[in-house]
Parts: sequence; C-alpha cells; structure tokens
Amino acid sequence: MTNNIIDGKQIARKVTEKVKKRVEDLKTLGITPGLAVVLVGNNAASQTYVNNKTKTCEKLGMYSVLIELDEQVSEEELLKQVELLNDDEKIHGILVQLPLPNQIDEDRVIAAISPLKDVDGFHPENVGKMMIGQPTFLPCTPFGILKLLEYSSVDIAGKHAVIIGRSNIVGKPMGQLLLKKDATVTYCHSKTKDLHVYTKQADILVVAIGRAKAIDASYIKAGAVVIDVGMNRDEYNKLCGDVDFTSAKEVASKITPVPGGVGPMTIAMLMENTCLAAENTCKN
Ligand SMILES: Nc1nc2c(c(=O)[nH]1)N[C@@H](CN(C=O)c1ccc(C(=O)N[C@@H](CCC(=O)O)C(=O)O)cc1)CN2
Ligand SMILES: [Mg+2]
Repeated sequence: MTNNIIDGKQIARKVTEKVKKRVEDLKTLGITPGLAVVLVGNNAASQTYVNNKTKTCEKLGMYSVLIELDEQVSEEELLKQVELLNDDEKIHGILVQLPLPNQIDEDRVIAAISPLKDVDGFHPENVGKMMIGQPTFLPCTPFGILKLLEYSSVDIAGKHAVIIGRSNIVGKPMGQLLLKKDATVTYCHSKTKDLHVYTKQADILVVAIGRAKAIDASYIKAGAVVIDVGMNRDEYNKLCGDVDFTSAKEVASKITPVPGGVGPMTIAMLMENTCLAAENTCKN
C-alpha cells in the first residue's frame, strides 16, 4: 500500500500550534503555563525525552524547570521535591520521568503529585476519573494516539480495537479511551495464547509489547489501522518499533512509523495537558 503512513511529527506540530495560541491567551491574563520535569539518574533515553519536553515548552512560550536528581537519591528526598513543586505557584504541571531506580516506589511518588498538577494523568484519582468519563488529564501516549486517529480520519465507533500490552501508562488507558469512543475492545498480553486469533480480527491494532519487530504482516488483517507504540533498537542499533514496519505497511490501511509516529504525540499531548492545568487555575 502507498501513502498509508501516519505522520506523527506533522500531526504533533498541528497540535502544538494550537497549544501555542492558548499559551498566548493565558499570558494576556498574566499566567505563564509552567512545567516541572523531574529526572532521576542518567538513563540516556530519559535524558533525551526530558530535554525534548523542556525544549518544546520553550518553543511554545511556556516556563519549564528541569530538576535532576542523583541515581541514588532516596524516596524521601524525591517526595520532598514533589511537595515543593506541589506548593510552587509558577508550576502548573509536574512530571516525574519514568522509569525510576529500584529503591523508589513509583506508585508512592505518583500518588504524591497533586492531582491538579498531574499532567501525565497517572495519579489514581485522575485514572479513576478517566475510567468513569469525567474530565481530567489523559495519559499522554494514549491521548496522543486518539489524536493521531482523529487527524487521520479513522472512525472508531463500532470498530474492533485490539490492544497488545497492559501497562498502566499505555495499554490499560488506551483500551478505556477507545471504549469511550464506542470501540469494541480486546486486551492481549504476554500470557495471551494464540495471539494471531485476536490480532487478525483487529480493525485497529495498538501494539505496545516492548519487543523489536514482534508483529509482522501475518498478524494483521488486510486494511487494519496499525499503531506502533514500541521503541527498540534493531540488530543494527537502529531505532525501531514493536511492528515489522516493512511487511506490515503492505497490509495495513494506515500505520505509524517509529520514529516519527506515536513518540512526538506523547510530547505534544504533555504540552496540551500543561496548558489545560494552567487554564484550570482560572476556573478555581
Ligand atoms: N513520566 C513519564 N515517563 C514516561 C513516559 C511518559 O509519558 N511520562 N513515556 C515514555 C517516554 N516518553 C516520554 O516520557 C517518550 C518516549 C519517546 C518519545 C519520542 O518522541 N520518540 C521519538 C524518537 C526519539 C529518539 O530518537 O530516541 C519518536 O518516536 O519519533 C517521546 C516521549 C516512558 N516514560
Ligand atoms: Mg521502581
């Protein structure tokens, strides 16, 4: 198939252009949206992502701070930093970059972030709101995937969406958000038997397994929309997804590449959530 590639970079640019306008409007009211990004340790990939986040804030006229903590930092020290940010009026959004080192309980740190500043949408209160369809911050990767589908004119209602992966930050919320759009949702995961049986039924297939090129054309129904959330290195150390793009693009009606698909949307939606957090302060 030709011309079936969903360009995440281009769609992310369209989303951030709209955020930029909202930031300008907020500034006329004397409010500059502010994002605090907390990075623990020196994971190279995480460093790239947090730098992209703070750079994008600058480009959109938002305020940002990057707090870098040592790999060995204690949970108490990290929680103290989160508390300071919860109380900082210049900060509307707080994000603690994941994964965290083993000595730190991720759930405890996420729960310490004020739900009003939880622009990742990971706090249990916000996850609960998402589940019951109340307005809240939606987790950036699944929220970005919804936008990709919307901008690519993919109808969701009545479609069979199959999600491979059940993480708290991608798989689980992705299913809920597609359900809210009236898809019929099936979750698959590492213990699923006969994976082909499910994936072959998918009109929309979201792949978040964490294994390079694990899903090839043989798993995909002709004409399906394929969304690849993976981020791996192949045998030549080249970035690649969980989908074997070369074979999959021949059967999919639309497909996201890696890089340049879902990744840029994650950052664009973080900007939208931070802007929303700042707008919310006008309503309170
Ligand atoms: N607190 C959070 N931690 C993590 C999240 C998150 O949403 N919140 N998601 C991922 C990492 N992530 C953002 O933090 C992220 C991953 C990848 C990209 C991206 O733009 N990828 C590019 C390729 C980048 C490269 O060249 O290395 C692409 O796909 O085109 C953005 C954000 C885990 N942690
Ligand atoms: Mg841990």
